[in-house]
Formats: sequence, C-alpha cells, structure tokens
Amino acid sequence: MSRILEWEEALSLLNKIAHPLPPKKVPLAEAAGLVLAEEITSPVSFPPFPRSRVDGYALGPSLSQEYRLVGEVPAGGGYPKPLGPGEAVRIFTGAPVPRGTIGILPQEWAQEEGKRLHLPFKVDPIVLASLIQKVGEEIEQGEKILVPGMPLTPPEIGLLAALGFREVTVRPQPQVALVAVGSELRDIGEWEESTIPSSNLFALEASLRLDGVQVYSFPPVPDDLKNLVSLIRSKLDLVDLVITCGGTGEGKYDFTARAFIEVGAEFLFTRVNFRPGGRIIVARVGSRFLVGLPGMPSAALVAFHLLVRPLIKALAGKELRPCFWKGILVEQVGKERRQRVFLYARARNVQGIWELTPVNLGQGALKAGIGANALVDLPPGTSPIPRETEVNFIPLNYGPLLPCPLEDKSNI
Ligand SMILES: Nc1nc2c(c(=O)[nH]1)N[C@H]1C(S)=C(S)[C@@H](COP(=O)(O)OP(=O)(O)OC[C@H]3O[C@@H](n4cnc5c(N)ncnc54)[C@H](O)[C@@H]3O)O[C@H]1N2
Ligand code: MOO
Repeated sequence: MSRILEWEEALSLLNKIAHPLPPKKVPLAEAAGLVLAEEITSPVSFPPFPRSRVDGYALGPSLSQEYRLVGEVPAGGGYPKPLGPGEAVRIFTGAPVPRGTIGILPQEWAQEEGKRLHLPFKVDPIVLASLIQKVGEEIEQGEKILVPGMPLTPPEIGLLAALGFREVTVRPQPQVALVAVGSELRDIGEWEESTIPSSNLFALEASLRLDGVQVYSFPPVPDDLKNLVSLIRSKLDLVDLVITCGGTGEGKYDFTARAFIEVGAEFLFTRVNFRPGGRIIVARVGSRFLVGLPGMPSAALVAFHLLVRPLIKALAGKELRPCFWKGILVEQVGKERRQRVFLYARARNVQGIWELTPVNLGQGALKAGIGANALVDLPPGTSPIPRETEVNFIPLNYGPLLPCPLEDKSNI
C-alpha cells in the first residue's frame, strides 16, 4: 500500500476488514466486558412468584381497620393457606405474598398490639394492592430481553443470572502474542553493555491485561530476518493477533515489513499519518492479524492505543470509532508539525470544561506518557498553537481506570 492513510481512514479500514471472532459459550462470570452473540429470550417469568415490595402486613380479603395476625412470612419463606377475611400476616420485602391477599400495608402505617393489627387511618386499597409485585411484572416468560451485539455490562450480567443463565454465547476477546524485536533488547535484569530492557513489552502487556485480553509475551529476538520469520510463523498458528515491536523503520536492520512479506501477509497499511507511532504496520495472514509497532516507547504505546486497541475491539465484536472529546489547552504547544501529532496530556474537568495540560514535553520517549490521561490531537502546522485554543482529545481509558461513555446500547 503506497498512500499514507489518515488515522480515521486506517480505523475505518480495520472496521471493514476485522470481523468479530466466532462465537463462544463462556461461564456467565467471565462474560463481563464481552459482546453478546445470541438473542436472549427469557425462559421464565420474573418475579417467579407474587412478592411483597415492602416490609409490612399482607391483608386478607375485604379491607377493614382491624385484622387478626395469624402468622409471619419472611423472604424465602411461605404461608401454607390462603388468608381468610379479617386475617393478616407479617410480611417482609421480597417474601411471597399468601393467596387471598388484597394488598400490603407498609409497617410505618400500621399499629400492632399483641395478635391484633390496627390501621390508624383510611388507606387507599389501590395503593395497598400496588405493593404486591405480580408474577412476570418485570419480565414475561418468552420476552426478548437482549439482542446480539450488546456489550455485557454489570446490569446485563445481573439480569442473565436472575433468569438462570449459567453460560452465555459471546464474541471472545482475541488471543495475542507479543514479540519484541531488537538485538539491543534483553529481559529485565539481564543487562549487558549496549543493551536495554525490553520495557515496551511490559507496557503493552499491561495495556492488554487491563482490557482483559489474554496475552503471551516472548523473550526479545535479535534483528535477524530468518529468526523473526520463524518466530512469527510459529505464533500465527496459536493466536488471533501477533504483535511485534521494533524494526518498522527503513534501516538496514529493520526487518519487520520483510518478515511479514515472508510469512505471506497482505498489508492493510504500512504507515499512518500521525506522530509518534505512525510507522505502524498492520497486515493480515488468512484470518489472523499481524501488527508491527515501532520500537520507540512513546511511538509503540500511542500507535497501540490509536489502532491496535480498536483492532482488538473489532475482533471482539465491539463498535469501532474515534472517541473525541473537546478541551482547552492551558499552555501553548507545538513548534512546526509536519504531521498530525498526538500529544500526551493531563485532562482535568474544571466547572464542566476539560482543561488540557501537556506532560513531559521534550523529556524523551520513556517519560512521554507519565501522568497522562489523554492524547491531544494537534493538526499539522507551521506555528505553535496558543493557550486557550479549543482542541480535540482522546481519553486514555485504560481498562477500568477512566471511562469512555460512548458504548452504544441504542440497538435494543
Ligand atoms: N533516518 C531515520 N531514522 C529514524 C526515523 C526517520 O524518520 N528517519 N524515525 C525514527 C522514529 S520516529 C521511530 S518511531 C523509529 C521507528 O523505528 P523502529 O520501529 O525500527 O524502532 P527501533 O529502531 O527498533 O527502535 C527505536 C528505539 O526504541 C528502542 N526500543 C525498541 N524496542 C524496544 C522495546 N521493546 N523496549 C524498549 N525500547 C525499545 C530501541 O532501542 C531504539 O532506541 O525510527 C527512528 N529512526
Ligand atoms: O514513527 Mo515515529 O513512530 O514517528 O515516532
């Protein structure tokens, strides 16, 4: 592919090409955060029995001001016979309402003396009747309750559990292999002269783990085409996505693109128009994906956030679109920018306005994202962008740490 794509073009290409993985049944407890792949109709009515909405007294037929207390029904219990005229039982929230009950008197409206119950004022029988929750009032048996494509968040999980589902069919998360490429890279603690720890792998694995993705990380491999090709080949059979890091440049020892060609990959793009991280390569081999991230720590993480997390989302059946928020720069930024730049910043909401403070300007690739929770989108230009300018930014919503409110459930 010769033309350098814009980020949005690269995203929509991924959207078109990365189809959700085949559905899989998983235990309900493991389904949170995944996308539902089946239609759910309720096998039962809920509640399954008429139950009391309040703590109080179930009143027998024909409303009067005096009742005889004949028993007690706690939640999870029951009363063996129908209530007769003038009879009442003590009842608690969620307990089954005895047959013959015409309404529930809340305990704060009642006076109890020994075995007698007195209603100190006139009460509306319709109000008392409304305190009995009827069978199927919340959900009818056979009702369509969830549709394929819905993200399973805690309310959906709770609903499925209430209806007795132990398992559910979802779009699984892709399995990912991470490979660092560079003769200068070592595992942590295996330092020699002219080498550095392969720190990117830890940062990328952290991001994947926060997203609940299963990841296999491998020791760094040297800049050697044959080695890299055989490593990628062996991982392609095991996972849905192989991510390499390093060697995406055009230097003599940059082998990523060549290795991808050797394993028969078809490139989707080999460069995207932003910095840092625009030297990202995304390719496909059959139904598997191959991503080559640049080695520079900030470039690897920014490209990962902007394109690889979306690719993983698409494979897991989630909707994929840019998630822009608007904010105000609190200081001047940028010199000449030949390309669009995504700048690490700290976003802070001050009286409803997001204020954006760049972090670690000019401090090098390792410190670039420290303390940041946002990426500010700076267009190319020849002059600095003054403070107070309104700009777009993208929240760095790492897993549970910062929410992105744009998950769409409107298709139900
Ligand atoms: N002549 C040019 N050289 C470079 C250019 C350019 O335009 N012209 N662009 C620079 C930019 S920007 C980037 S980004 C890198 C991309 O190149 P690579 O993907 O080949 O990255 P490497 O050369 O392998 O590594 C760059 C840098 O990052 C360190 N690194 C690599 N992997 C890791 C890791 N797993 N953990 C920690 N650090 C890692 C590596 O040692 C290098 O210092 O190219 C520039 N060059
Ligand atoms: O490609 Mo580098 O990734 O521009 O930072």
